[in-house]
Amino acid sequence: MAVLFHPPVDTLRKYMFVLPCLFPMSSSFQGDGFQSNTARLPLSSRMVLCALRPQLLKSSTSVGAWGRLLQRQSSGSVYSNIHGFNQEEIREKLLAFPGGSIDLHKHDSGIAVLTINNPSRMNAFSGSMMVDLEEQVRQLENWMDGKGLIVQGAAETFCSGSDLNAVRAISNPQDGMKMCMFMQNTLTRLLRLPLISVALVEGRALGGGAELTTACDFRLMASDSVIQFVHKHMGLVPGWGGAARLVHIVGSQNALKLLGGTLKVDPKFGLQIGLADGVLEGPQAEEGAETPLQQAENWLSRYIKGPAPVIQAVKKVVLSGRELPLSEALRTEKDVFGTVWGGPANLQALASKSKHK
Ligand SMILES: CCCC(=O)SCCNC(=O)CCNC(=O)[C@H](O)C(C)(C)COP(=O)(O)OP(=O)(O)OC[C@H]1O[C@@H](n2cnc3c(N)ncnc32)[C@H](O)[C@@H]1OP(=O)(O)O
Repeated sequence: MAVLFHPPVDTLRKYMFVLPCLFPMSSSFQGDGFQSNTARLPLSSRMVLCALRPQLLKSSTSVGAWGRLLQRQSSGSVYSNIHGFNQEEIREKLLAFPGGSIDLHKHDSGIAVLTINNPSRMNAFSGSMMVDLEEQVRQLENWMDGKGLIVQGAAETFCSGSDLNAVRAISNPQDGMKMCMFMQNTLTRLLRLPLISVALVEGRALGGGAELTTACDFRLMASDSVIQFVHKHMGLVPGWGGAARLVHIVGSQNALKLLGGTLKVDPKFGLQIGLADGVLEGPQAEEGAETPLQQAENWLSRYIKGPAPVIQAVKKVVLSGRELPLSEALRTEKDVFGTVWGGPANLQALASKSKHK
């Protein structure tokens, strides 16, 4: 029988002090907790830690209390203080460029809707919106009942990238690197959420907005929408992790074409190269026609039927397969399997002798 491991708060506190000894290069805690403790681990291991978030506390000790503890504490971020990243410092800087908001609504259905909301600037990311996004991702990391996420833009357009006014003000190399690390951390955590995520692209997704779409598991495009990596026109390349993710999604040949040619990706082209996973029905004047958001919810709902722990486990095993070398992915899959094996949904399914017709 599995022994349940629930470390008391005091034990966690004690380990907070022990962990830096295990990973001596890491020193202080920052941001959302303990990321610096895990920063010395190989990227792949940190990713595992992220994938195996809270429910793993409730599973067999055979995987090891230390591992479990680290898993609990990871944020899935890429950068910490050992990379010269100081989250508080860049947060302060970004907050000097206010405007817009990132709104989060969690629904009882287990689907949350995250809205990029700055319509007067085509939903460009102000500095404070970057900070907002990090906070909303943190909320989602702690949403135990969540299963799916839709990321959309307000007022029928997705996002026109970073706010050019803010960009101009922080155009020096140091600030640019800090903003880049901040957004890479946040978007990596967004992609690593144990939720199945969809970018609902209406209107335009440009620059950083195009990068944001790649931080979701899927992309649904409205019939007149366009995704365009316009960075080259700005004398830039993606810096929010969008190039690395794009290569995973469409392959390096297509990624080179999209970035090198700043190609406009419409729904047809998007489907052809695998950037789009579906196209929404066009604007319908008919009464009762589904809105794009309803269409996206319906599209997503077929993949998130079932209890949250099982759907979250699905995302975790796919995430580990996507990000880890095979042996590590297999070990992670075993651990995630352990969280659902003999669980309520599994027992109920066994009792009902279901047939899969
Ligand atoms: C690592 C991150 C890299 C990046 O994201 S760099 C930024 C890349 N994005 C861009 O360069 C987009 C620049 N904007 C545009 O090309 C056009 O505004 C866009 C989005 C095609 C829309 O064109 P139109 O429909 O003609 O509308 P418009 O130009 O009149 O825009 C309406 C208002 O929105 C503003 N806006 C749009 N994108 C913005 C941005 N990224 N930063 C700051 N402001 C932005 C635009 O200036 C205009 O404002 P206003 O009405 O003139 O006060």
